Amino acid sequence: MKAEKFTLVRHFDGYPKTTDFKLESEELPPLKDGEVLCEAEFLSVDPYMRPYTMSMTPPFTMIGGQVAKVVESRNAKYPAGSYVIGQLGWRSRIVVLPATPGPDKSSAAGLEPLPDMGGLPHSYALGVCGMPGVSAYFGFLELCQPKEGETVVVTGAAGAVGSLVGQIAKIKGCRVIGFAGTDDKCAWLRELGYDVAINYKTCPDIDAALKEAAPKGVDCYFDNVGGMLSHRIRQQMNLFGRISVCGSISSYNDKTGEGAQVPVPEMTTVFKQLRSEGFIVTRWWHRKNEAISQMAAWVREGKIKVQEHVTQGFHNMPQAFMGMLKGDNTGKAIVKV
Ligand SMILES: NC(=O)C1=CN([C@@H]2O[C@H](COP(=O)(O)OP(=O)(O)OC[C@H]3O[C@@H](n4cnc5c(N)ncnc54)[C@H](OP(=O)(O)O)[C@@H]3O)[C@@H](O)[C@H]2O)C=CC1
Ligand SMILES: CCCCCCC/C=C/C=O
Repeated sequence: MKAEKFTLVRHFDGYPKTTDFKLESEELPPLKDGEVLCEAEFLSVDPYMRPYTMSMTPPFTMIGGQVAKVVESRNAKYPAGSYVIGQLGWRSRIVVLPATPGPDKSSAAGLEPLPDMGGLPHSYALGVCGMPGVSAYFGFLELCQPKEGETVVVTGAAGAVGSLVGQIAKIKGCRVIGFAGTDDKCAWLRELGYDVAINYKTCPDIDAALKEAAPKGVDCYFDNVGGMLSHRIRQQMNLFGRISVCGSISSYNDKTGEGAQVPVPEMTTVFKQLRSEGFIVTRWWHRKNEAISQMAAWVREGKIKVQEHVTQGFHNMPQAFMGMLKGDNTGKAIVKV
């Protein structure tokens, strides 16, 4: 049986380019006892792939999660026809022994059956009921500890994680302000219930716009982007404000590695007595089902709306990834095989 995979042939230098990737074909071995043959149905493209791959040595199969169908099985727990989720890399097919390391680093995490999402689409296991949903749920609720009536700011607000954080904040009774990169994304945020949505690329005076949107100051900030925008938001935080640092996508493709020249945050943090904490979602992985079942319930109840940006075709993985980093996606960026 033949499979295709994308190899990262060199480290990214600035924005990823198509020439950084090589599409390769491989012959899969016959199944041994306990093994399963998985065929990708949906693959995820995520910002973390950009910084994470810098600590790996090319060439290697590109890392990433996917929802796959078990098409052949010698493992009773994963029968043929069932669906699984796992970090299987940018591969169309793979033979794995579930719950053990795969053939290389891109397939290191064990397979799991698709979580029970109560009939929601399979692809949601890569978004609202997957890694981004778990990040939004715990990253916001645990680190920001939002209270009813408080003001919450979210950057990267129309993306996979940000669009969920803002909706969770509304469920918790907060005033929510989102920053996103296009007017269409801002219009969608208002549909989701965001009180104010600001296009950070075209807004002539972000300080004034935020002051107007948050007249009582900002209590919680969910930071997806870092850099100058985050500096501006920190200036308007209230005493004892809480910042959940989820990511800093504004610096991921920065060629110099020095990032934007942002004023030091310490004095603001000291005088406003802010609590700023970074996280990696895997810290809550043992509790992921708690987040997944709550997110699924909110989706089914219509309290959380979901949008997916679907790129068709396995061969378009690099384009989907590069497009996501440039802001093509509203909601979760995925690839349908
Ligand atoms: N700590 C953790 O465990 C996790 C962290 N993350 C982080 O969360 C953030 C969001 O991830 P995710 O929701 O999956 O991705 P998104 O779906 O939000 O996609 C990325 C978005 O980033 C925005 N963006 C790109 N460049 C810039 C820039 N220079 N400044 C501001 N925004 C930019 C674009 O939207 P726009 O048009 O608005 O610019 C783009 O659509 C990332 O920083 C990611 O690394 C994600 C999951 C887990
Ligand atoms: C089970 C998948 C683990 C992926 C962890 C991603 C963490 C992201 C960090 C920054 O983007």
